Amino acid sequence: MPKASKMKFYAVAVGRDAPNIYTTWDECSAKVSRYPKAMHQSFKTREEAERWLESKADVTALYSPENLRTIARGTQSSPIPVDSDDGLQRDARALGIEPSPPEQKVVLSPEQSRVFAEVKEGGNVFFTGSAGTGKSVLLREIIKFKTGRHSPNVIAITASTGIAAINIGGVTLHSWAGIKLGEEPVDRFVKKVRYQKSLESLRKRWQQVKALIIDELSMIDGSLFDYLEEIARELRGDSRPFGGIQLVLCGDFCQLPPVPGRDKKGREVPAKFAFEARSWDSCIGTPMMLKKVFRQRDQTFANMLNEMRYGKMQESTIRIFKSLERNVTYSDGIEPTEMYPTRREVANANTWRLGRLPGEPRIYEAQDHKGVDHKGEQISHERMLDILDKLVAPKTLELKVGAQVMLIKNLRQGILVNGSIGQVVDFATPKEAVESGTKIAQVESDKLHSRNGTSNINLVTQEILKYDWKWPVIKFTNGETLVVTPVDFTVNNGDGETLMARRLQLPLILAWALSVHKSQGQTLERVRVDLRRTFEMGQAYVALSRATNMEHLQVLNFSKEKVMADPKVLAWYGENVSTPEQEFDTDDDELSAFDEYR
Ligand SMILES: Nc1ncnc2c1ncn2[C@@H]1O[C@H](COP(=O)(O)OP(=O)(O)OP(=O)(O)O)[C@@H](O)[C@H]1O
Repeated sequence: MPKASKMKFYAVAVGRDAPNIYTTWDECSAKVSRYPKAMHQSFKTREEAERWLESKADVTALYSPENLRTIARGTQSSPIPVDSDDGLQRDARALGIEPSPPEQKVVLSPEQSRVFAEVKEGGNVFFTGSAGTGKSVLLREIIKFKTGRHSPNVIAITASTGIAAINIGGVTLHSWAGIKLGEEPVDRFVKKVRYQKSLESLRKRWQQVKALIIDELSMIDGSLFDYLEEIARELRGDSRPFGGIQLVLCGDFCQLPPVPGRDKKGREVPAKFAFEARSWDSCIGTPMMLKKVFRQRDQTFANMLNEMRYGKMQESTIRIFKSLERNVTYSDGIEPTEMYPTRREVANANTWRLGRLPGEPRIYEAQDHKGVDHKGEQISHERMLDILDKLVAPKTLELKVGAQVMLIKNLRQGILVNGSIGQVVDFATPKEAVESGTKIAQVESDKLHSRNGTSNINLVTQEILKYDWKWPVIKFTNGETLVVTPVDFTVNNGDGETLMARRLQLPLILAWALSVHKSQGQTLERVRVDLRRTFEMGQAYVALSRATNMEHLQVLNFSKEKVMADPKVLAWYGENVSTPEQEFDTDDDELSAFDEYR
């Protein structure tokens, strides 16, 4: 019998016969090995193990048939289980579900590889480039590399906004840094984190972190950058810039700017860009520029967008943009997505379009689950709703046959990605899908979210196959037709390890209209933009640069003034990076790397 002091308690939250506690690793391992998305942890005492299991109770119940049924409830009849496991496996094959379909491999271009090498060397890096130059693709590769080599708690994966953070499996910079609104003076914040027992994990986070990754840097305020830089030096007792943390920053200052602050009287305080921070020069050397545009293969269009980005448009460019006012029609009935500056306009436009379609809507109600906060305490219901409200996946999704939708997850099959547009053509049970030869959409595993490299796909699909619930059948613009079933969307705590909240919902949103904010980082095949609406600085560029080609882009009310870039940004790029002309100096190697990928 092992000595009490050495005894360990293995809690299994997700696994065979879970939840349960075991006292040997062999027993635990038998329950979790090869179990999809198994979740387990060892503890010194049984009490700790039990507490941990309690904290996980909500999130582990996520895949229960009851949850899936509630999502599908809408206007559906009660579920009818299919007969046997054999039938299940046969159906899975017919629906195109492979146990682990291959993930797409990315071949980095030479300039992306140069940035990657610099990060690998341990240097502080800010890489930038116009829309569609593969910044997000590169950042994902960097994250895979970093988290593969170091334990996740020493790599901070963050972004300026919730949506951007979720795209890279991270958290917002504010949340990671534990600074709430960031209004407390540095010395007071540092003192608190140093001496308050309840903030021990935050202190460790700051002290142990080796690399800080920030995506969509353009929306980070320069004062916030300085604030965090000082905190890092103080809390780590290291006088080097940012307390010696390796910085990996990414973004395009010509896209969305930081949100202006408010002073005590509620007056707007103009925001500073990150490059205007006092500490910027000491932290970041020469920015690394990605020049090869992947999103637009048509060089003329890529050049026009770049002129727009720099606010230096030739007459011929303006003429061509104005000529895009014409109507574009598509034979498959799927319309271009119209970009709006505000969420309210988007909601109005989508609701109006859905209302005009005949037939009863089917309602898919998300199943939300509370996780724990950074202290390990369960969060409140209100907090959960507040957090999940920032997700792209809606709480309630109303669909009808004919509704235009956008996929908001990448598919493992690699044929369709986050941003792919389609139309609801039917609602079908898995059985009906098998009979009609329609495959089920399999989303990419949430490796970035779960960090433990396991796949979450089988649990959901296995449950779904057992019951005759109806799910939407979507015909996408590339001609592919798939049944789309629920997947989970997770929000992690600042430590990047514990789950704060999670939502089970279909990876779809209505997509006749989309906000510029939500479209940031996305590639869209058919786009319509009416510039008469109030587009703030950077928004028009973000909106237009989502399009892959001019044939599928309609621009209404184009005028030079509407698309002007911020003069401070232009001056900074002029001094620090390169001229627009130099940006198109791509070499053949880069093109062949791209072709190889295709
Ligand atoms: N090395 C590569 N090979 C092939 N395609 C690539 C590569 N890098 C990026 N792409 C493709 O280019 C498109 C744009 O990439 P990505 O979204 O990463 O650009 P971005 O610079 O982050 O754009 P934005 O600033 O608009 O968010 C995507 O369709 C992506 O798959």
